[in-house]
Amino acid sequence: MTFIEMLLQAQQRNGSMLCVGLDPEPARFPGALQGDAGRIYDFCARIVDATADLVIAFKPQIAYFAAHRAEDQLERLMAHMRRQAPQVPVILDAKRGDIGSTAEQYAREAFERYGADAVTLSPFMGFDSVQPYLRYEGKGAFLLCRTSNPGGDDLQNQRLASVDGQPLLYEHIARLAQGPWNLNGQLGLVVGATYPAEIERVRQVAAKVPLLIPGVGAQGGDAAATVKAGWRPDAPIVVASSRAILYASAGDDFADAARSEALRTRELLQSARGG
Ligand SMILES: O=c1ccn([C@@H]2O[C@H](COP(=O)(O)O)[C@@H](O)[C@H]2O)c(=O)[nH]1
Repeated sequence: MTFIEMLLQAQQRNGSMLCVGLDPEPARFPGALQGDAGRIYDFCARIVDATADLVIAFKPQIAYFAAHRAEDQLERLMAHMRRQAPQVPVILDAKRGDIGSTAEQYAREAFERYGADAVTLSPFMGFDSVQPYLRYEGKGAFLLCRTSNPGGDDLQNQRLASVDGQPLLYEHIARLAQGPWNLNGQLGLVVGATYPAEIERVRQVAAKVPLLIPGVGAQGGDAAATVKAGWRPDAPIVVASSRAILYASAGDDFADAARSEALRTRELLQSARGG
């Protein structure tokens, strides 16, 4: 099954566009886990178990593991998700981008070492930096397009005088992902929930590709506006929230609190699409 088929199936099965982001920060862990980088796997596995029936995808962010020399725990977590929630696709948030030969190694890391179903990529270095990921049949890749952070303006909102119609850079990336770069049909785009007008613009240019939309929750993005701008029946949106769910409680009830917050967010998103 391809990544997009997995997304559509999980969306249907769990009635959800919500993606739980796995950004473990030991300093914010509750109770007995507090400050213990050796318990990253335990913390994340509890969150996965508490929310697996509520989500369209999980999104571990690799930096939160690598910073604590916890890649082995990420490997265990990937295996845990595969075992406990095989129907839920996993997007490895790595934002890689490098020359082709190095990109081949990053693709191998994401898809072979970690067994991810999709990965996030920076398109800044051009098509040959993306191509090695497309050789993995059925695997997905989300290109950074209009990111959720304020600094995204610095480059992404610049006009490209050399391209037909002089699009903004992010509009051009959306066109490439919808068209000429989408060799395996599994490309998607990252667009921040903090910029719903740009999500709408991206949808005008790239109606068919899946969108990964971080920025609801801790970054204050508008969940309802996001869904209105991005949701299409045939092109899934994956709305990611990390800290608001992971740290919904600082107590031993953290997994229950994460589930309640995930339920609340899922309902908010579902009701914005009208069903
Ligand atoms: O434009 C982007 C691209 C990626 N991210 C990542 O998503 C999560 C957001 O975490 P929250 O706690 O829900 O704010 C984090 O892993 C970022 O690296 C993003 O925020 N914006």
